[in-house]
Amino acid sequence: MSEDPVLAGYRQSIDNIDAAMIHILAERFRITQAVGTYKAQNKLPASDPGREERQIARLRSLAADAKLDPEFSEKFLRFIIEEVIRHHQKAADAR
Ligand SMILES: C=C(O[C@@H]1C=C(C(=O)O)C=C[C@H]1O)C(=O)O
Repeated sequence: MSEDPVLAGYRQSIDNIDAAMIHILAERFRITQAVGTYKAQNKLPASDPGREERQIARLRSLAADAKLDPEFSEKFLRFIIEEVIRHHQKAADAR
């Protein structure tokens, strides 16, 4: 059975957006990797809660302006930051 062309058009767009998100995330992790190496070399703490809270406040405000759920946006950012801190901790432990 051939796919519904309207649904297929929407899905094409979703596929493009998903690909862009993967590239953006890859770029973010590429730079946070460099931050983790720098912190490990300079014996800086893996996490910076003050910086995180400022980022979350900024993201929540951007989300509200963009009509995206701020709660969801905060959860999403915290999920990513948690993974970054795990990487930073690993880089510090490897020294
Ligand atoms: C990237 C950093 O390290 C950690 C990860 C953060 C992030 O992923 O945005 C923010 C703060 C830190 O807890 C940093 O200190 O800037």
